[in-house]
Amino acid sequence: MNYTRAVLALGSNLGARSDTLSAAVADIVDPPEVRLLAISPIVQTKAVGGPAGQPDFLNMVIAVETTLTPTELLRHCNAVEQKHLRVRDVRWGPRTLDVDIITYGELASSDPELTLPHPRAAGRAFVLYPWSLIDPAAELNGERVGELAAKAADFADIVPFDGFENLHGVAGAVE
Ligand SMILES: Nc1ncnc2c1ncn2[C@@H]1O[C@H](COP(=O)(O)OP(=O)(O)OP(=O)(O)O)[C@@H](O)[C@H]1O
Ligand SMILES: Nc1nc2c(c(=O)[nH]1)N=C(CO)CN2
Repeated sequence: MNYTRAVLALGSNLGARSDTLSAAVADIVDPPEVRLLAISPIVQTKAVGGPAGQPDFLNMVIAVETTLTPTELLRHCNAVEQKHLRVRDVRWGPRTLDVDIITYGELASSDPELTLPHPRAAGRAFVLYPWSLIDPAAELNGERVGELAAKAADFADIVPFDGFENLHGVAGAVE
């Protein structure tokens, strides 16, 4: 079996964010076709783009190896989003779970259904920074992801997530 290494970015800014991310990682690597290689710490980040006043995100990155094709992997990630009640309405709006494919091996694709590497990853510290923690040697557009992270506008707003989910003030949480 030929396994391809893929990097996936997860984000959540509604509901029990850290529980959702943990459950989503388990769901992503549940089928035998997807094996977990590395898992980043969770970071808390300010929402980039979208409506003003959104709750902060929790973001993380995982590396997997998979026998799924790129399209199959996208469908699988979409199914995991659906399971966690992802609702798509406002572009870049709040969501319980977002799973993006950042890289799939060395594949480059400009297909709008699946653009690889992810077209906005190189400017997003909320993706690049956690990625750099699990793979410091990784490069995007010929540059180390940690260096790209430090140059990204949202880098200064990233804080570690201490694991305690304070649900007060997180939209969708039971008060
Ligand atoms: N690398 C990729 N990973 C995930 N989805 C992708 C990718 N490239 C293209 N897409 C397409 O993007 C569409 C919109 O995705 P989605 O609604 O998750 O966007 P978003 O997460 O709000 O914004 P962004 O794409 O900026 O992260 C999906 O239906 C998918 O087909
Ligand atoms: N901080 C942060 N901002 C975002 C995020 C995200 O995951 N984290 N995802 C987006 C669309 O994918 C748009 N903006």
